[in-house]
Amino acid sequence: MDAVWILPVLLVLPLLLWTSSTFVFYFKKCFYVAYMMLLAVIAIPICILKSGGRDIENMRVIRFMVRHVKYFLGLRFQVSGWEHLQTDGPYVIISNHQSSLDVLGMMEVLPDRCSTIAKKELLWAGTVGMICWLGGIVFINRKKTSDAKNVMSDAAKTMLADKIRLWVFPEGTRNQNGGLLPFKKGAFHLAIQAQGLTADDVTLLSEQSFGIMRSAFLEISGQSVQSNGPSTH
Ligand SMILES: CCCCCCCCCCCCCC(=O)SCCNC(=O)CCNC(=O)[C@H](O)C(C)(C)COP(=O)(O)OP(=O)(O)OC[C@H]1O[C@@H](n2cnc3c(N)ncnc32)[C@H](O)[C@@H]1OP(=O)(O)O
Ligand SMILES: CCCCCCCC/C=C\CCCCCCCC(=O)OC[C@@H](O)COP(=O)(O)O
Repeated sequence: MDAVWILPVLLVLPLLLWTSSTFVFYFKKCFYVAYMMLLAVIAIPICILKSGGRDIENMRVIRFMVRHVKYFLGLRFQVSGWEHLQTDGPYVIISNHQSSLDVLGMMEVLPDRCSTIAKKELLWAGTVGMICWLGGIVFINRKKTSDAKNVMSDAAKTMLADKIRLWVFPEGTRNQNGGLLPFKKGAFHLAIQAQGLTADDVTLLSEQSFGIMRSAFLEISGQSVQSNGPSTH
């Protein structure tokens, strides 16, 4: 008798999924968060058993665990230029940042021995926070620039010493307003330290990278007019 309320739910849920794209959007959003949390629950003991704790090699486990999530959300990726990441040694990857779904794109192409820079608040995101820590993600306090710069300088040293690659979102935050936000400088300071350039090269490197990413962004956006939000209300 107690289970009688389940019947309307079972009937209404498919109806809403069928008729309302807004509902589909929020349903997928909740599913995404819950499923990533669950995947992290599975990944945590695997990483601990495999590496004994925080280790960049755990990113392989995370990458493997996350790669199928796109199918549940109806997403597909078209990858080009992947071969350029297949070089030895450390390097910095930069990408634009529109939503938390960018993690799926990241895991699609993430090279070995590559981790990322993330805001420290992510550490407290339950099991996802824990798996981020185990994967060697570098956490920065965006409200304290001097702390963030120190953490990134240490990360640059580790990059060189341990031949690690880092993925940075140089906009520093998610941006769904079209185009790119001005780049923060941290990624380029990392790159110059890893490549033996000087601080004088930061501005030029940043401007050139911005130009290249902006034109690629506009080209790709021209091909796809889909937004990240619900398509109709
Ligand atoms: C199984 C389940 C799996 C789940 C998987 C989950 C995966 C999760 C993935 C999670 C993904 C989560 C993704 C996320 O969480 S994205 C959010 C966090 N990420 C970032 O913020 C990264 C980008 N931010 C930066 O790089 C910023 O530059 C920082 C934060 C460092 C400072 O920002 P700030 O706001 O202060 O601005 P500014 O850049 O203008 O800098 C100001 C000045 O400082 C100088 N300066 C800067 N840096 C350095 C340096 N290193 N050495 C020496 N100097 C440095 C700089 O030249 C400038 O000086 P000047 O040139 O004007 O004279
Ligand atoms: C018990 C605690 C519950 C906390 C719930 C946390 C929910 C997060 C869990 C799963 C989400 C899926 C994993 C994706 C992680 C992507 C993180 C992300 O995209 O962070 C945003 C950050 O780049 C920029 O932040 P802001 O745009 O500046 O803000």
